[in-house]
Amino acid sequence: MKHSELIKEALLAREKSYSPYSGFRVGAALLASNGMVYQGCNIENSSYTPTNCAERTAFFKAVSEGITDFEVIAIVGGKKDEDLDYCAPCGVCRQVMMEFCDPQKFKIVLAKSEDEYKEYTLEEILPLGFGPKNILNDSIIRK
Ligand SMILES: O=c1ccn([C@H]2C[C@H](O)[C@@H](CO)O2)c(=O)[nH]1
Ligand SMILES: [Zn+2]
Repeated sequence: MKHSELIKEALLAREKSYSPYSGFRVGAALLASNGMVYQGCNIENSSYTPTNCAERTAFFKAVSEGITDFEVIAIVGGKKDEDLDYCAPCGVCRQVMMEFCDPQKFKIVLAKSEDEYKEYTLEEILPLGFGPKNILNDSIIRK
């Protein structure tokens, strides 16, 4: 799948953003290894702390459907539809990515539009990351 197609899905996901408090609308589209795409938007809350980012919404939708192998996530965010800036995932979302993705292989695409984007590996945006490999023995099979 082309980055432009995944960005288009992230832009569609952004339209669902529930963000009455910040007005900062974020959309993500997560491509799984089986070809499925999981969209996510940020979901805010009047009590603020329960807020969920777009990236984690996409991951948790997929994992809750039994999907745990991923290739790339596209992210778009900003207050104004016509003037999006690059929106990098927060630390909590980077840590969730670390749980399921190979930091040297998984890609994060930050986009302003379908043809204006920057691409990183998870390792680039989360150096020295802590993950399952630090805890699980080889003998434990992660399901
Ligand atoms: O990468 C990001 C950064 C922020 N947000 C959300 C959280 C909150 O709803 C709003 C402002 O932080 O944007 C995301 O969903 N993803
Ligand atoms: Zn986040």
